[in-house]
Amino acid sequence: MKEQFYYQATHCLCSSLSLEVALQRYYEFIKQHLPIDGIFLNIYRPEHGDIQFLSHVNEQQAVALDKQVKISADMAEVLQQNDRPVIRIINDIKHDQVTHFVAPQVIPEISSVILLRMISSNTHLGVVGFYSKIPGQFKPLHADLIEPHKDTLSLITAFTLRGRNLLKANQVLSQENDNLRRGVFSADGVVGSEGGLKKVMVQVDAIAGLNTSVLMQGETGCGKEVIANAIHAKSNRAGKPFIKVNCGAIPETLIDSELFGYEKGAFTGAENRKAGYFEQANGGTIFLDEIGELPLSAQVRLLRVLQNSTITRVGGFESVDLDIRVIAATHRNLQAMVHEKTFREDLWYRLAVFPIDIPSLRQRRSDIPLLVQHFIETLAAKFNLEKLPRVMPEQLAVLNNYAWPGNVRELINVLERAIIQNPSGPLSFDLLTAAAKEEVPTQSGQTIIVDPSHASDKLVPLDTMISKYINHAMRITGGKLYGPGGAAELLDVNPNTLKSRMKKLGLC
Ligand SMILES: Nc1ncnc2c1ncn2[C@@H]1O[C@H](COP(=O)(O)OP(=O)(O)OP(=O)(O)O)[C@@H](O)[C@H]1O
Repeated sequence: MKEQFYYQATHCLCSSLSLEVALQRYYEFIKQHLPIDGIFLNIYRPEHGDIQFLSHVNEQQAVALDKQVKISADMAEVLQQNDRPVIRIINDIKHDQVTHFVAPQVIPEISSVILLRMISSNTHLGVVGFYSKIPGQFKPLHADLIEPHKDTLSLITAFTLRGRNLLKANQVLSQENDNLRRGVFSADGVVGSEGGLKKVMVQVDAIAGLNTSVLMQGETGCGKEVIANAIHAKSNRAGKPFIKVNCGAIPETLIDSELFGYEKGAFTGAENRKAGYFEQANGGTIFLDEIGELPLSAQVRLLRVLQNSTITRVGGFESVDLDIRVIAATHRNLQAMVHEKTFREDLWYRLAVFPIDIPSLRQRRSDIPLLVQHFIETLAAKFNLEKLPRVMPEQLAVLNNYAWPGNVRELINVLERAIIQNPSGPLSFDLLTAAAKEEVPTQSGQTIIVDPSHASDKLVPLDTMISKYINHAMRITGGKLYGPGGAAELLDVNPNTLKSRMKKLGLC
């Protein structure tokens, strides 16, 4: 188990030349095993008397930082002690002088952290922090799990630093790095670009070079973010920041400070100025995912920013000029929301300058074989399989006939489950057959599955049917219950009601 964990974590860390992308994949994996809200990485620079933060990833962002925090001589002395433990749990950062002073200047919400020291050529390079917003979150078993990653983390950090230093000195390398960064947001990663997404890709090519706002519409999991990445990769902003913001995941009270940043002293706890997502995206692209979830009050302020191309940080007076490309996405019918007056018409006009409709997977079934092949290869690498598991033609037909309400994301989940069940193959998807009986479109335009076969002559108990249906929703959403695209939303019930119903039915 530990070996498998180590392998998968290393695989994530080595999956990209970009430290941020690698760390983000690492975070996505690690958070399934550790109660963390984010990871940061910093280096100690004795020659400057500071600690430089290089990266920060959390649920909303994966950003390269260039933030220096000056430290006192006392603190420097602590850092220079080479006999300090390689890994430390700090369950209340107030108890650690250096961490308490340094970390909140960059990550104000940090409360507890596991610090993993990176050592290169026998010198203290810096630390990777696995943090939580809640105090007292970490146990020794968490530290045991991540301790073995120190060498890989040290190595990729050392390479990143070497890369950054060389870049400063060499224009040619700078160009090369830009190209590598472009590769991270590669348009080549769009499976189906010559098939069911051809029309979409023609639109992407037409719009990429312009600064026009783009509105992507399509069902949950159909690839809106993948297409946003492709637009960024093909634009002249490639190599500049691409900041993804999940508008539905930000609590209403934090929207302004998260989007527009804040000044020191703007509110209790604002000990330092913080750049919001818009400022972080300056020069590049901001991807406003789930834009339909933005409350009306925030829509007004967003409109103002888009019209003026400036932001004012919370608690500030000075306006900051921005040069940003906006890509918004939604699985909702925004036009219908405009009619219902839950989405501002003026904002809709501002965003929908160039709408792109991403077809659902069932509207481009011809892409299924290619997608299956692509994800089997990815998953085989993830699970370290020597041979790719096969899919027999009749099982491919099962995939072709299924309705895919959760689109490509659901296809990935189905393939992953089949591979876990039988890693050597051939893969079976028979469980989908029962569900693929009838498709019923809902008001939101999504499709749900109803299997009426149980209602023929012998009825099943209602609770059994409800359990089956909830399980189906959880499968579609990859286990996500809360928030946009979660099971509660698909079933149109309050998430807490659904959770307690699941408990009652023994589903969780
Ligand atoms: N054409 C594609 N080629 C390769 N991978 C894809 C493609 N479309 C979707 N995926 C993969 O499917 C998953 C879901 O895609 P993505 O996050 O882009 O969907 P989305 O429409 O933005 O979802 P949501 O509405 O939930 O935000 C991702 O893992 C993505 O990499």
